[in-house]
Amino acid sequence: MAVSGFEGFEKRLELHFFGDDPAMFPLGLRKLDFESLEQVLEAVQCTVVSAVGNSYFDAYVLSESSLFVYPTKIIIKTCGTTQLLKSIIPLIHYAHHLGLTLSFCRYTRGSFIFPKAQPFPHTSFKDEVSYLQDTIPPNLCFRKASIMPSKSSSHSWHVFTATSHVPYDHHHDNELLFTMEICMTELDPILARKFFRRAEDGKSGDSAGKEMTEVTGINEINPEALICDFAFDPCGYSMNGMDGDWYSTIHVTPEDGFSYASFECVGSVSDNMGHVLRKVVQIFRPGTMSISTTCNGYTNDMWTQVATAVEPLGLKCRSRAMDQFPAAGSVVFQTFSARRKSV
Ligand SMILES: C[S@+](CC[C@H](N)C(=O)[O-])C[C@H]1O[C@@H](n2cnc3c(N)ncnc32)[C@H](O)[C@@H]1O
Repeated sequence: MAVSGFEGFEKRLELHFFGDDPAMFPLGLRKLDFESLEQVLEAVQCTVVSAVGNSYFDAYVLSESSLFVYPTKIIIKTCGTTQLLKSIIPLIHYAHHLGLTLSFCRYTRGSFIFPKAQPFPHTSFKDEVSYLQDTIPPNLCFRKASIMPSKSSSHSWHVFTATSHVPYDHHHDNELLFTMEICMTELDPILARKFFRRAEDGKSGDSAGKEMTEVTGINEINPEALICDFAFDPCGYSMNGMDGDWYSTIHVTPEDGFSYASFECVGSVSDNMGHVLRKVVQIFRPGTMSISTTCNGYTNDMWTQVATAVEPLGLKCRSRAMDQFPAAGSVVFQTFSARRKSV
């Protein structure tokens, strides 16, 4: 297995649970002790490097990306050659001991830069879906797997969802929320240099991370957010942001030849997502960018809002696709590349 660089593209898993009596479990999954979390992460093959919490959730920076733990929801995002799906069995097991049962599962990822370096079950989307089908309990019976295409075969969006409850029309929810997952490659090399540390800088990963957050303008994306950041040695950066019960997260692999950065956040459809998108583009100036928005309802102007924000910054929309997933809602997948490039 020849590995030529670090795989920045993350795998992302979101699991929701329910308890018979939610009032009895106000902390729910947040009561999981650190040893149990470490065992889950050992199965995935990554470790915790930093952690913060607020009254809504706990956010962990991992050696390979991030983990968010809410009372009845867990989100794990890991890159490199981690085996993310191996976390499902131990998580179901530990949640069961807290009186919680799995009710929803969503797995997403982009297209790996080094697919041949991935271990089972991440060897192909077919293998991942078979593993998910065999691993998640039968009560999650509404299932769907799909690869959302783009014009370029090297950029597609892989989605699997499974839910135990009958899908319903989310328009009845009070607020339309979206999750935005952005994957960027071919970062501007001058901007990417800001994610390298100086040799023997004498700083800790936390203090070097804080400096990168400020120097790059990442702290201006959401000035309200509490940021937990970490700089790897000699390069690489991860951060988690907390703003009430909304998270955001950024991970950067700045090495030339396989540079990659991701940005993910939750937001309300009624908020202006333009500021966030413009800041993200300005921080990384990517050659190619994919933006996937998952919304608990249908918003027909989602892709126009996204394109209107990023196109004036020199990116051109090359493709867009939309699909519906049980209980996850509608997913819009758009790809952009710098106007100077032809794709
Ligand atoms: C963990 S970070 C960010 C992860 C994120 N998914 C990404 O790749 O964009 C990955 C970057 O940190 C660097 N790095 C340095 N030490 C590392 C370590 N011990 N574990 C993981 N990555 C490390 C990698 O070379 C890479 O540039």
